[in-house]
Amino acid sequence: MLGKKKIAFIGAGSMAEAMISGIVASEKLAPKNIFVTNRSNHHRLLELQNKYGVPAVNRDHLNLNSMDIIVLAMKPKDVEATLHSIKNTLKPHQLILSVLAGISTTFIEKNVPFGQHVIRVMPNTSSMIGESATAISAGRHTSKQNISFAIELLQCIGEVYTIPEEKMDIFTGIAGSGPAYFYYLMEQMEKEAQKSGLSLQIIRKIIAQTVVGAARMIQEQGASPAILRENVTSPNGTTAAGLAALKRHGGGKAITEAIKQATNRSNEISLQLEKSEIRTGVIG
Ligand SMILES: NC(=O)C1=CN([C@@H]2O[C@H](COP(=O)(O)OP(=O)(O)OC[C@H]3O[C@@H](n4cnc5c(N)ncnc54)[C@H](OP(=O)(O)O)[C@@H]3O)[C@@H](O)[C@H]2O)C=CC1
Ligand SMILES: O=C(O)[C@@H]1CCC=N1
Repeated sequence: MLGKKKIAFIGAGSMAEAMISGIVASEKLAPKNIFVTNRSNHHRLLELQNKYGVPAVNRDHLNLNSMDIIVLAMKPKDVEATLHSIKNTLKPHQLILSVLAGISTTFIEKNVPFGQHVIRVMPNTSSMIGESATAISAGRHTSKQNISFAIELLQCIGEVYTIPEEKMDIFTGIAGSGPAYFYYLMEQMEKEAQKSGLSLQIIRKIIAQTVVGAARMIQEQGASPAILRENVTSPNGTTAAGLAALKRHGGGKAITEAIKQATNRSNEISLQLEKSEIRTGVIG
């Protein structure tokens, strides 16, 4: 179904690169049909072109008319200006995929011609290796065919979950931002382990394998994390000592707070944008 479809990424940052990398590696779409542009960083465009073989096009020279899918991959603060600059060139059949945290389909629909097909997407940077946990929520006018098309495309970068849009903030809090929590945890584990004199190279491999193994136990055994944790914890053993320290130092609370704050921030981004729209008269 993807066949000869053409995609343009507007925005060439870490998220665009992760998605491009995953899509190119999947071989479901030829690199020549994946276009990427940004605001001004030409060096970055050349870097992506050299690395993935995708045409990197200066913003003014990108022919949006010939695209089937347009992926919005800029920061939320830049979305309004971007939509303003493309809305007059959009064709009714074109599908807009937005990966922007906190930006609703309603907001996008209000800033493009009536009836435009829009899907809100929340991937994560593991898209780079085809291991993203990605959520999608379709806008009001999006056809079933375009939803299937988006799912097929996003399956190139990992697992895809269709969720109600009001759950996008929590999804962002656990899965969009999620990799960063694990990287932070791994950073702390590395720092402590280095004190032992083991080489960073071997420590990094050990920690990554430990995380992969734990995640795969959940995926493949279907067990709950609580049961799996209990299985590791021998009475009066090393894990019990470690977990007690984690609890004493607020480990659980720290994790729930991180998720709450990330989720709130996603919600706050949309509220801030709507307030600025009210000021500029786009809404209300
Ligand atoms: N990073 C992540 O893990 C995730 C990010 N996201 C979402 O992805 C989006 C991008 O994030 P990220 O890649 O980290 O951000 P970056 O800052 O790395 O990249 C932003 C890109 O947007 C470009 N840009 C800004 N304004 C315009 C414009 N008017 N026209 C064309 N290009 C423009 C920038 O170009 P230039 O450099 O030339 O200014 C840059 O290439 C965000 O909205 C974020 O919420 C979603 C899930 C995960
Ligand atoms: O930090 C951010 O806002 C983006 C969205 C999810 C992950 N990164």
